[in-house]
Amino acid sequence: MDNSEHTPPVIGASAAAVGGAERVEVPVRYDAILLAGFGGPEGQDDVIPFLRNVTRGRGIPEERLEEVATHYRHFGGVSPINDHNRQLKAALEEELDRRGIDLPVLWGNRNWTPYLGEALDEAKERGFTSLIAIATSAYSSYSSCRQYREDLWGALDASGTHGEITIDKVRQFFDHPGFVTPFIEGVDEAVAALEDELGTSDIGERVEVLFTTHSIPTADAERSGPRDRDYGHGGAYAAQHNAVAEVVMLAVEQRRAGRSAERPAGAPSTPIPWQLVYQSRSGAPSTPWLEPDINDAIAALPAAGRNGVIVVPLGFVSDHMEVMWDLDNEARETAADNGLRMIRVATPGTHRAYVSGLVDLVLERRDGVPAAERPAMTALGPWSDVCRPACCENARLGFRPALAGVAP
Ligand SMILES: CC1=C(CCC(=O)O)c2cc3nc(cc4[nH]c(cc5[nH]c(cc1n2)c(C)c5CCC(=O)O)c(CCC(=O)O)c4C)C(CCC(=O)O)=C3C
Ligand SMILES: [Fe+2]
Repeated sequence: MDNSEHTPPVIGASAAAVGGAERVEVPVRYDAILLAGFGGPEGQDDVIPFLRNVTRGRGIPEERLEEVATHYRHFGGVSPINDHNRQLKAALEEELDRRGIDLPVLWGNRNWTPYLGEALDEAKERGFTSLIAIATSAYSSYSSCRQYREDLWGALDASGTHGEITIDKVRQFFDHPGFVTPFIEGVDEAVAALEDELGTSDIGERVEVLFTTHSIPTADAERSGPRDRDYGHGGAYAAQHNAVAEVVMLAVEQRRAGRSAERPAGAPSTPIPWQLVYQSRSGAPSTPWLEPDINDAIAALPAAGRNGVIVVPLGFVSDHMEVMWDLDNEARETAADNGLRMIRVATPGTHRAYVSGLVDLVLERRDGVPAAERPAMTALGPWSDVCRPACCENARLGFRPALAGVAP
């Protein structure tokens, strides 16, 4: 269905307030928060139907599906992701309660039950008409932003609640302090541990930090973010990750300098080198995806004189299957094969700063906080509240209607 000619200027609860701008700086009344997750199988019988849901129309080869199915089968057919979202929902409810904010949290997934549509059924039953969505994904790209917006639109369509229920979505939060702080703490702890283990404060020569995120087709990466801005190779997706990684390393170097100032030997001389790498590539081998692959990057480290690696899952909000399998299993094996000590940093999960930051993101929309007062740790942010036409469009599928966007 092509809604481009029929949609109001902004599709969502704040439609009337915006009139074509990318930011919503007026208060909006919300009845509830909608936590929009990815979803995952909860038993062996769920695995194949789940994988079909995820890859429908995506051109993922059958062999790749069979391979990924074995990852889930290894863990009894259960992804940890639904439990993560149950825990995140509970943590959000606790934080809202602590702050005296009366906003119920509904939860629905893109790819497995409870589906987004079930959350909308609940909204309908409880008489909620104005929702603010939090998608469990921090960056801009088709898979990490627009697909959530499209599926929310689709869920409204399917439940016949278009016009009855409106949904806004909090901005992409890659550079929100709530999301970034857990990574700073995690990398700092890993650096301190390696300082102890490797017996030197000058580990800049011996250790490398690999920030890792989900690879995506380069054609999708080029289309990530607003289409009229040039973010260079990898589009807004890569630019956002690089900007956050830089901020994390700056904070970590500061803490490192603070630690070594307490030692008689003085400050360390070499900053710890880092790079952005990619993982979990699928798709046909002939389709280009973002590189380098984390395993290739790890294998190249010994030749650069490294004997330790810190792996930072910067692209992920919880320790789900991509983290458990592709990092804790595969990347760890690659590191061991190459004689490298590896530390894998934690994802935000239900870190206090993260949970509290998500509530702040909801409140900045509810209260219409001016953009200038919104926290952002990189020059790219604070990201927009509503996306412009064709933002993060899928390279193969082209236009599909989505929520929380400005109509053409
Ligand atoms: C950018 C990105 C994120 C981060 C943003 C976000 O978090 O949303 C992410 C998250 C996740 N991806 C997940 C699982 C899968 N992703 C797949 C496939 C794909 N992911 C892609 C990208 C991303 N994926 C892409 C471009 C594909 C190719 C197919 C397509 O174009 O859509 C496949 C199919 C098999 C395969 O090809 O690997 C599976 C099973 C799970 C759940 C894990 C669990 O169960 O614990 C999570 C959180
Ligand atoms: Fe994925």
